[in-house]
Amino acid sequence: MSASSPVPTQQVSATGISAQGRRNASPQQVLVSEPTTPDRKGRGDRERPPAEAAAALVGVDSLSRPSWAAVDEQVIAASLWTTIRALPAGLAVVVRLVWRASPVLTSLAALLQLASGVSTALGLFATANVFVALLEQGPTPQRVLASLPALLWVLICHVVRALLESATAVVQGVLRPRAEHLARCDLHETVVAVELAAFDDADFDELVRRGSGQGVAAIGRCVDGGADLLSSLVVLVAAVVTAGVLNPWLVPVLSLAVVADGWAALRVSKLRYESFLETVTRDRRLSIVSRLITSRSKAAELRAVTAQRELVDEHRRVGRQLADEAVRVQQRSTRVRLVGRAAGGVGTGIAYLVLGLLLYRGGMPLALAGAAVVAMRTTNSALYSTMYAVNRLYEDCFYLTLFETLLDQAGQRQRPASDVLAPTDPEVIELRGVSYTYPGQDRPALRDVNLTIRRGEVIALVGENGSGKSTLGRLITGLYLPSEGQVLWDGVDIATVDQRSVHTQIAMIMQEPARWPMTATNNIRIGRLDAPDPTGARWERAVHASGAAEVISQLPARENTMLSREFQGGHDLSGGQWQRLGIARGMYRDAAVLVADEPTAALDARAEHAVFAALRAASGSAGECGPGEADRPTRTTVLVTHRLANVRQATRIVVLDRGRVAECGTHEELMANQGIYAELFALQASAYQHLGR
Ligand SMILES: Nc1ncnc2c1ncn2[C@@H]1O[C@H](COP(=O)(O)OP(=O)(O)OP(=O)(O)O)[C@@H](O)[C@H]1O
Repeated sequence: MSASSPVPTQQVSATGISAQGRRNASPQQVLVSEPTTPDRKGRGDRERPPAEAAAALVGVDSLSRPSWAAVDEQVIAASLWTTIRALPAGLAVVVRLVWRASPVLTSLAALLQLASGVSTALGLFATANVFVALLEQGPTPQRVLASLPALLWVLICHVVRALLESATAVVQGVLRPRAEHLARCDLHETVVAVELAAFDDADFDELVRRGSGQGVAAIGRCVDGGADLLSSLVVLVAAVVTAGVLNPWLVPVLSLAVVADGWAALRVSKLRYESFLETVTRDRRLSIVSRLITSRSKAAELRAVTAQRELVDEHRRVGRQLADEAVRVQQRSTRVRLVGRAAGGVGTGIAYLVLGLLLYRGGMPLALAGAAVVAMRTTNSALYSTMYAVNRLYEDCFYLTLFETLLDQAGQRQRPASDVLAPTDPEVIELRGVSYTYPGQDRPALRDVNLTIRRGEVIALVGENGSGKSTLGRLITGLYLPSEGQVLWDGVDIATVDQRSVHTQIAMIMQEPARWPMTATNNIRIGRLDAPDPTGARWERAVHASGAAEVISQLPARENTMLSREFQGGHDLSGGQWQRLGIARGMYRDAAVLVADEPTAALDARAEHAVFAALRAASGSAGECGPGEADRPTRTTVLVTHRLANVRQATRIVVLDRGRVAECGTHEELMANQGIYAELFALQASAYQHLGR
C-alpha cells in the first residue's frame, strides 16, 4: 500500500489508530502512513507536515511499560523523605564497589575528604577571628596587627585545602573508572550466565540495555557525588557550629533559606525520572527506528523497499513526542525551581533580619557581626553544596536501581547451580511429555513431545514453517528447558544438572550463523576454544568437510582475513559463505550431540550434497569429522531441514505439525503411511519431475 492510501478516519485518533480501531484494522490499515502526497523526486521534505497522525510502523504505539519499571514507579510514588532515607542503601552499593576496587584508595579518599572539610572549617574559624580582631575597639594599625595571626591561618588553611582537594581529585580519578569497570565485569559475569530463554523476553532485553548503559554510568557519578557529599557535610558541620557558637538562633533561620531550594531541586529530579519512565518505551522505539535507518545490514533492503521516507517520518513523529515531553518537563522544572528560589530568597532575607534584630537588641556584640556574616554565608553555601550533592545522588540512585535490578533479575534468571554433571557422550536422549511455551506467549510452541534418540542415529526434523523444529532442537540440547515434561540424557534429567556440563557436549549449526567479528580462523576456532588443536588437524578436517576451505582460499589474507567491516580493512562474506563457516565451526566443535538447523539453506547444490554426506559420516562412526577412526558411533545428529531429498537416508524422520509430533519413522515407512511427509515429499519431488521433462 502506498503512503497516500486513504486512512479510515473513524479509526484514527490524534496519536494514531484508536484501540478499537487497531483491533478492527487490517494489517494494511495498521501499517498505513499519514495521508500525504508522496514526493517521488524527494523534494519538499520540509513542507510535509510531521506524520503525527500515522500509526506505528515500527513496534506499536501502545507498548506497555517494561515490568521492571513497576518497581521504579513505587520509588517515584514514595515520599521525598522516604526516598532520601533510602539514599544510604544506594550509596552502600557504590561504597562496596569502590572498596572492592581498592580498600587503600577508598580509605585514603575518605580521609582526604575529611581533612579537606576540616581545613575548610579551620579556615572559617580563622576568618571569623580576623573579623573579631578587626572590629574590636582600638586604633586601626593595632587591630590590623592583631588580626595577622588569624590571617596567616586563613592562608595556611586555603593552601592545605587546595592541596588536599588536588590529592582527592587524583584518588577519585583512579577509583571512579575502577568502580565502573568492576560494575561492568559483575554485570557481564551475571548476564552471560542467564538462561537463553530470558533473551526472548523483551522487558529483560531492554533492562540489559538500560542497566548496562544508564545504570553503570550512574555508578561513576555516585562515586563523585558521595565524595562531594562527605566534604560538604564536614564544611556544613563546621559552619553550623561556628554560627551556633555566635548565636544559636542563626542556625534554624539559615536552614529556612536552603530547605525550600533543596526541596525544589529534589522535586525536579523526581520529575525528570518520572519522565524517563514515561518515555522509556518510546525512547526505545526511537532508537530502533534510528538503527533501522542507519544500519549497514538493513541499508540494501531499506532502499529496495523504498521505505526510507516512512521510516524517517516515523522517527520524526516519535522524536517529536519525546521532544514535547522534554519541553514539558523543562517547563515544570523551571516553575518548581522558581518557587524554590523565591522561598529561599525570603528565607535568606529573614536570616539577615534576625541578625539585624540580634545586633539591635544587643543579643550579639557588633565585633562578632562580621564573623556572623561570614559564618552565615559559609553555612549557606555549605547547605547548598550538601543539598546539591544529595540531589545529584538522589537522582543518580534512581538510575543505579536499573543496575541493581538488572543484577537481581539476571541472577534470578540463571539456572540453579548443581554439582551433578550430565552423562558424558549420552547413549540415549529421551523426551518425555515435553511442552515448551516462549516467555510472554499464551500458546505452547511444542506440546507433549515423546521421542527417543540413540547415539549414532541421524534424526531428521521436518515440518512446515513454525511447526516447532528449531525449538525442539534447542530442547534436545538443553539450551531451553521444557515448560512441562523432561529431557533425559541416559536417564538423567538435564534440567537438574550443571548446565555447562550439557552445553560442552553440544554443537549447534544455526540457520543464520553468528557472524563473529574475528578472523576466518577464529570464526571457526571459537567453536571449541577449550580443546587445543596443536597440529591444526581438527581445523583442517572441519574446513574441508564443510566447504569452508574453498571460501578461505579466496580471501585476501586467507584464514587470517578479518571478517568484519567494522574493522579497518575488514572483509565481508556472502550468506552462503558465512553458512559454510558456521558448519565448519559446528564440525570443529566435535560434540556428542550435534543439531544442524537448516545448515544448507544458503548453500549451492554441490556444497549441500557434500555437507550432508559429511554430517552423516560424522554421525556414523568415531572421528571428528570423518569416518574410520573407531567402530563405535560417537555422535547423535539432529537435522532440521526442508530439503526432503536429503533426509531419505536419515535413521528416522520426525514430522512436526503445529508443535506436535505428527509422524515418525524411516522414509519408506512414512511414504507408505501416506501422511504429511508423503505429501510434502511428493510435492518437492514433482517439482523436480516437471523440471526434468
Ligand atoms: N523467540 C520466540 N518467541 C516467541 N515465539 C517464538 C520464538 N521463536 C519461535 N517462536 C514461535 O514458536 C513456534 C515454533 O517456532 P520454530 O522456530 O521452532 O519453528 P520452525 O519449525 O523451526 O520454523 P521454520 O521452519 O520456519 O524455521 C512458532 O509459532 C514461532 O512463532
